Amino acid sequence: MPFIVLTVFFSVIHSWLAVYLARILQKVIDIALIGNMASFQKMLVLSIFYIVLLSFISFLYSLSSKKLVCLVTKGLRQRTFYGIFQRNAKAFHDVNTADYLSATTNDIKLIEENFLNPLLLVLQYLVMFIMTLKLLFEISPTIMLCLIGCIVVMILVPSILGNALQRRQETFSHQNSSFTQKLKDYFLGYEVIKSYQMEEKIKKEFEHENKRFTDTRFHVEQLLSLNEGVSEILAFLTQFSGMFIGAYLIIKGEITAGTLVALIQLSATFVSPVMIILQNIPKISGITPVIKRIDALIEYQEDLFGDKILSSFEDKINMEDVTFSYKENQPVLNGLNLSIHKNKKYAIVGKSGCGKSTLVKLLTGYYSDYQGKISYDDNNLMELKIQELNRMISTIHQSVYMFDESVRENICLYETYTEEELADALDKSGVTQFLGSLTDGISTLVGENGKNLSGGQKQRIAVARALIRKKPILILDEGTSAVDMQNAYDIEKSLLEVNDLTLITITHNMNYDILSLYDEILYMENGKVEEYGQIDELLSKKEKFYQFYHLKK
Ligand SMILES: Nc1ncnc2c1ncn2[C@@H]1O[C@H](COP(=O)(O)OP(=O)(O)OP(=O)(O)O)[C@@H](O)[C@H]1O
Repeated sequence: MPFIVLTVFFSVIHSWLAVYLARILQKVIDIALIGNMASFQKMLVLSIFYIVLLSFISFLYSLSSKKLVCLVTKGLRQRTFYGIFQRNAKAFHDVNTADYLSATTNDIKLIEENFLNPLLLVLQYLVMFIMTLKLLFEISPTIMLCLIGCIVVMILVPSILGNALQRRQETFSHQNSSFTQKLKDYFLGYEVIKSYQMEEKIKKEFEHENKRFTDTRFHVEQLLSLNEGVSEILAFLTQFSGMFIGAYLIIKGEITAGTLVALIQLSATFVSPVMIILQNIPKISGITPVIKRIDALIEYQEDLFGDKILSSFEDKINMEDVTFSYKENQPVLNGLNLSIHKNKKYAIVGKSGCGKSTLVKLLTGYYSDYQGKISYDDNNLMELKIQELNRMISTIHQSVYMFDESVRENICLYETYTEEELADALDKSGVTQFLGSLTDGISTLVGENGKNLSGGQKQRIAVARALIRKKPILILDEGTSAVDMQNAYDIEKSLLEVNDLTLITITHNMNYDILSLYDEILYMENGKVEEYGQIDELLSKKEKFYQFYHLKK
């Protein structure tokens, strides 16, 4: 706020001083023509002081306006970033991450260049225009009316170009994010591109994308140049009209030479604002689609779930007759029932694609458009605040994201834990076993997305990350798939030994020794839990799980 006030204040003062320069010129010429040396010397001193003051105010205006733009873009970036993280998991994944990157970088740059800077210019020159009108009216109302007539023609140009420019800006913004999306794909797909010799194809595709990107940008620039060119010609014409009418009035003896010079100066401060305003208005109106995009990210409101806070987990999670489909009429879960009791350990098994991960996503509030009922201790999931529910649940996925930090930071995630808590998590997760092989032990930097670690090491760090938080529910979605059999057994065994932990493991690993440690195995098929119980019970039934188990073996 203080910078808005300062910028507006300096803008007004600067414009006022720039316009009143005409009065100084008028006086200097008139004094020179009269031949009064004393007044001339006084005017010289005054003029020098005036110019110094004008330059100083111009500097202050430039400084405060730049600071204002920096603050606004910083705030916008921050609010966009917060808005993105406000999204629930589904809403977040519905949008490509390249769009988020593009919004927080390219789009905000576009807003700076095509909205904030032009808006400040328009404000500054609008003040200049109003001051000039006032002064022109004082000096010669006739010339003022003539100049206003010329301006009406100038105003028609941007109004014709504005809509076309808006459409082209929108296309450019979309092209910008699709280009970023492609680049992201190329860099993330580096390994695949190299091992399948796709470089030539990718280069061609890149050339095509790069051309499309440059062409759409040029489309926008074309219209901006047309707008600038036409406004410039009209501006010269207007200035010349002012000068010739002034000269005509001198011949008729109606004004002095000083007044003519003042009029010439005023026609400049009359035309420049109109030109600047007209050149910038299409830019400002053209940026509307980009502002709307950013606005949609900032203003995201999650209203699908409720606000009720689940402060502890005491009894059980229930799923009653739950049906869910990604595509209409193709249910992935179909009338599913199950109960997860506090501190019990569950293994969810079933063929690939039978809906195990989907079930876990529903449990953690990823999707709200399911039928049936999911409840935590008799609280309907739809009434709960998902952000708070996630304080109760840790989920470890098959692919683990690692920040480019040390092993310790990747486990603690910038929170403080005691050395005992850390040691306990390291032991139970099996991280201790490989810490010695790392150059700096727990302080070793893991590299971008943990590139210095193996898949299994990353998974063990993820387990430590979850364990140290001591949340009452832990979901392991194939969270030990990248570690060898012995290590998977050790990790799962230590998790199974944690008494005050409800464990839900999705696994493809049909190891009898591990599976027999679970309280219940939930076998899924046809979008339902078809069989459940301890491994020996299920095997002795010799039904669906039995067949699945032996097929896997
Ligand atoms: N975001 C999605 N959009 C559309 N379909 C999806 C989506 N996620 C999963 N599916 C489909 O839903 C079905 C169940 O997927 P899910 O990931 O839950 O299976 P899963 O049992 O965990 O499989 P796997 O054992 O291979 O990990 C699959 O047919 C899958 O193609």
